[in-house]
Amino acid sequence: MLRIAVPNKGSLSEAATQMLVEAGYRQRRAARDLTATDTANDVQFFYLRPRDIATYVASGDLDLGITGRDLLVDSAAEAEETMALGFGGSTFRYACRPGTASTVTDLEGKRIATSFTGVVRANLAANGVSATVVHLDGAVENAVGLGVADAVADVVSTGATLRQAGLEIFGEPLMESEAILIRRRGGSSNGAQDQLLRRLHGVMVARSYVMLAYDVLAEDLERACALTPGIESPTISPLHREGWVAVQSMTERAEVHRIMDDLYELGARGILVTDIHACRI
Ligand SMILES: Nc1ncnc2c1ncn2[C@@H]1O[C@H](COP(=O)(O)OP(=O)(O)OP(=O)(O)O)[C@@H](O)[C@H]1O
Ligand SMILES: O=P(O)(O)OC[C@H]1O[C@H](OP(=O)(O)OP(=O)(O)O)[C@H](O)[C@@H]1O
Ligand SMILES: [Mg+2]
Repeated sequence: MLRIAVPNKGSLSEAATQMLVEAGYRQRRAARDLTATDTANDVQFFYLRPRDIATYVASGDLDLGITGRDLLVDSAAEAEETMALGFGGSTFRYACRPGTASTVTDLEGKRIATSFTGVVRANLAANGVSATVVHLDGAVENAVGLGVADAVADVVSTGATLRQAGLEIFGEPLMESEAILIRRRGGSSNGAQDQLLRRLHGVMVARSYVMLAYDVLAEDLERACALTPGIESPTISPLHREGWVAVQSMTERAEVHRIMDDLYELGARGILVTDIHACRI
């Protein structure tokens, strides 16, 4: 049975579970359940703190896990990213009181509070900066106001928490993160793992593409297909109406309205967009 680690709480938890449901897996019924067994797919899910997931996967006790890229890097565990999952995006930034620092080199000799000591130490070392890293479990934005640190390094999503604490971002981002699928470093993949990867990939494609269908004059078909090349190739079917054809093509969701306008301009009619619920590409 394939054994998968899933975040039990925090920012990644709900979206990770939702993605697995969309990929056809049974998930836990209650937020307190520690495991869920999907016998139909021969997979068992273990709900763990996202920060611990890389450790379980690196030890080989679990085959795959969903966690944040920043948490994987911070853990320095013997696990590797196999696939970015397209949710839980964040950036990791330094922040301080306005005007007290503008680049990482201004941190020389200062105290930096963070929950991600691995990420911060590596960044300071890469920049040749010697500073004291103060480890805190969370709510690190309070550390400057309370006098425990001169600056913080933390996950930033909207930036609202930093603003509330009277802090300002400075310097380059330490890293960009999102939810990722991880496996043991150097571990070989097998059929069951590949199937789960294909399913998750199918969810991501289904989320970012729509199915576009329209009718167009046969003489305009080449120009229409140039606008809607699809992933493999558009499907063309004859229409009962002489001189017209119907086209079906997968199209990027973010582009679809612009493409519909262009198709209409070109003379296409009956332009329809439908959601894709699942796919294997
Ligand atoms: N707005 C956000 N705040 C915090 N973490 C976020 C946010 N958006 C995405 N993440 C990602 O979630 C992961 C942090 O997971 P964690 O379980 O610590 O979430 P959390 O929301 O901080 O929960 P907790 O309340 O337990 O601290 C990191 O990979 C981080 O990049
Ligand atoms: O940029 P924002 O949208 O404000 O989000 C970022 C904040 O959210 C997280 O805190 P969380 O709520 O997880 O609390 P924690 O610090 O105790 O983990 C993170 O550590 C930042 O503080
Ligand atoms: Mg947190």
